[in-house]
Amino acid sequence: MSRLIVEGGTPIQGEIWVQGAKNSVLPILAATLLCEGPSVLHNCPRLSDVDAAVQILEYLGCQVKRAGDTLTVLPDTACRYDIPDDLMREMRSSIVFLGAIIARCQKAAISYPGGCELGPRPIDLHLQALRKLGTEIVEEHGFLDCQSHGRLRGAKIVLSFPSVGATENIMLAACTAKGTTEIINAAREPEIVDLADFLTKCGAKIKGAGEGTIEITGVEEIHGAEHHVIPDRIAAATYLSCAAITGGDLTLRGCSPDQMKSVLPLFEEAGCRLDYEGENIHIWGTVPLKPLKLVRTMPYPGFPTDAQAPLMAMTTLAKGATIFVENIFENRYKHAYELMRMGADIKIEGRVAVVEGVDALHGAQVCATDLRGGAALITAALAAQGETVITGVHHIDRGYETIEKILTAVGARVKRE
Ligand SMILES: CC(=O)N[C@H]1[C@@H](OP(=O)(O)OP(=O)(O)OC[C@H]2O[C@@H](n3ccc(=O)[nH]c3=O)[C@H](O)[C@@H]2O)O[C@H](CO)[C@@H](O)[C@@H]1O
Ligand SMILES: C=C(OP(=O)(O)O)C(=O)O
Repeated sequence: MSRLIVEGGTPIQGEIWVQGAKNSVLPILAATLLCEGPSVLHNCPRLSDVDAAVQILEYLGCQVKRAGDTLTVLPDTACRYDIPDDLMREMRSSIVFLGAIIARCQKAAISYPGGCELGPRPIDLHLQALRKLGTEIVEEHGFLDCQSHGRLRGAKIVLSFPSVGATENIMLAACTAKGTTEIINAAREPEIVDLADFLTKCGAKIKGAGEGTIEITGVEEIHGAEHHVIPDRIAAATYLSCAAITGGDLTLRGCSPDQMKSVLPLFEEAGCRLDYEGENIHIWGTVPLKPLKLVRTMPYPGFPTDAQAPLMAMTTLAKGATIFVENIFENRYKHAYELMRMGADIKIEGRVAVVEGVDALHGAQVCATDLRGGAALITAALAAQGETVITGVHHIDRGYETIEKILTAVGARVKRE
């Protein structure tokens, strides 16, 4: 089991190329399963979640080749329709293979997905939608036995919550269904738009991605395509938090400021100076930071829950109190208890956390209990006095490409043991 050793107190200085978005590449890899012919995906980050998606594709009979950040997927015509339990448990996104497998094989046999433990993460919206599209699903002892008896049929699906994963699963299932599917109250995240862009290049007919209603007109088959995955807005927000808390001077290259409109103003509110030029963001941190009035996580275009933890770490050293309200997941403050070991002053009451800035954090032994919580510990450790030892690094490796190398290249003192 590896651990990260962080020696705090050095401002982040230099430039970072932002990796491709984990939450885009995973559903796009699932989409390649639907394609007749190869797909070539650029800007694929090296992450354990991407490795898990590749393993699922290979298990299902596809050939996958990596060259640098490019993955080429060649689907197999034979139709394996199950995913072993250990691969399903590797990550949450394994569930988006369900829509693609049913569309391709007209049946599927899988178990429940894994992923970060952030409170209950049911898949009821996914299953209700797939049933509406004509799938019979028997749920027994954590396993799902699915049959569609022929091509799926388009339907009108009203989501009670704009679930990202459910929207993706419906899009994947509906592309080759008979007739038209309408998703009402669809998720509007940039990753949904990226998936729609890829599928459209493959010949799918999708209107409205990025809006509350998505319309998909089923086609008989789709072909492969070449696609460049969008930049990871959460990794970008994390590196901005690292620069802000250390009073650094950082340029992020290859990012999409347009997709970060709910996040970037918070760094300005904290007293940082930001400059944008095309796909670059430059941040100058000024310590001590100012507190933020209120950070409320919401579905896109609201503030993303995935950026809550790194921004919370940033506010632990602000001059005053910041209030966080976590509206997406019931239990997404585990990192706060680890930050407290480093001297942070945080009070939690249900969905609300109040962070009272302290003058200094100190190094400690802490454990990453989930992906973004781990990123928060690194953020705090970079500004803490002394050495922080972070365990649970496998969570961080799910979503951040060689984080210790990236941070070392901009002056941080981080090593992996
Ligand atoms: C791989 C991926 O893209 N993960 C992202 C995706 O997760 P994921 O797709 O799992 O998130 P959802 O948008 O589905 O979940 C949001 C909320 O809806 C609830 N819900 C969801 C589905 C369902 O069938 N029933 C139900 O009740 C969840 O428990 C949660 O409270 O969006 C989340 C919200 O932006 C992000 O934090 C995750 O990083
Ligand atoms: C929660 C996350 O991922 P997942 O949905 O895969 O657990 C995340 O990316 O922060």
